[in-house]
Formats: sequence, C-alpha cells, structure tokens
Amino acid sequence: MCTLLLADLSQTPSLTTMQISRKIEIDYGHTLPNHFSFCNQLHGHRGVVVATVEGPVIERSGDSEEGMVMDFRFLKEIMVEHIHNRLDHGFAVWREDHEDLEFILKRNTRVLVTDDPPTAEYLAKWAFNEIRTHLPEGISLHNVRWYETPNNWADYDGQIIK
Ligand SMILES: Nc1nc2c(c(=O)[nH]1)N=C([C@H](O)[C@H](O)COP(=O)(O)OP(=O)(O)OP(=O)(O)O)CN2
Repeated sequence: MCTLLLADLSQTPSLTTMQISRKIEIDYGHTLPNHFSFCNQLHGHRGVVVATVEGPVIERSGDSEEGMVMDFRFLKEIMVEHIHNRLDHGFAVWREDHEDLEFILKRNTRVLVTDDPPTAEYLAKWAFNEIRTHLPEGISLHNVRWYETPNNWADYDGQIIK
C-alpha cells in the first residue's frame, strides 16, 4: 500500500516553490520628531534591508536561471534601483515635520518625504511596496525586513488590516 502511494507520487511532475532572500545596506538619515528620547534628533543609520521572494524553481533546461527562483543579481538590481538609490546618503523626513522638512529640502537633494514618521516599520512597508511592483511575473514578495540598527528591525509582509 505504502509502496504504491510512493510510486504514484513519483509520476507527478514536480514544481518546487521556494523562497530566496537578498540583503542590501544603506546609509540614511531620519528623525522621529515626537519621540521622547534622542530619536527626535537628526541622526543617521546604517540600515540593512532584506527582501524575501517566493516562486517556483525554474526548470527550463539550459536557461541561465535554471535551478533558481530568480537570479539573486536581478533581485539586487531591483533593490538597488528602487531602495538604495532613493535613500542612500539621503534623508527620510515626515511630511508633517514641517520645520525639518523645510531645512532638509534646502540642504539635501536626496530626500524621501514620508506619509508617516520614518520608523523602521514605515520604511519596511515603503520598501515592500517599491520592490513588489518591480518583480518579474510569477515571483511574489514574501517579506521585507528593515534593520534600523543591528539589534532593531521591522518586518512587513504586505498585510493590511481594514
Ligand atoms: N518600534 C520602533 N521603535 C523605535 C524606532 C523605530 O523605528 N521603531 N526608532 C527609534 C530611533 O530611531 C532610534 O534610532 C533607535 O535607537 P535605539 O533604540 O537607541 O537603538 P540602538 O541601536 O541604540 O539600540 P542598541 O540596543 O544599542 O542596538 C527608537 N525606537
């Protein structure tokens, strides 16, 4: 009985779904103007962003991506263009933080104006939405992890509570 079941499964064409992750690092400034402590200062972080994508392992014989969910290189290119190149050596500033926004816009050319305070949570969500729309067909974004410091991070998986 057991042998029969195994034999049947071996006839089924296999399509393996897996997750892969890519990490980039990014230097950025921000401030949380309402924070009770030093996070209300203009300050910077060496952020780390990890994107995890999911999809079937490509089986096309001879394809450059054979055996891969997608080439790490292409995932890196999306993250560099849409995250790193938008914020690296720039400043994330909340649109309601009028005093800092006015100063930063005069001072910096690379400014990410945010709809909410630029916490690790907000930036994880921002990065998720940026990366998601640029992935190839058939690949979905599982999660973005945004490390504000080596010890502090936020995860976003696209869930919205209505
Ligand atoms: N939930 C969140 N809490 C805090 C955030 C945030 O984005 N989400 N951000 C901050 C500050 O911006 C600050 O940079 C973090 O400072 P701190 O907690 O002092 O982090 P450290 O790296 O110094 O902590 P270590 O434990 O020494 O690594 C505050 N809170």
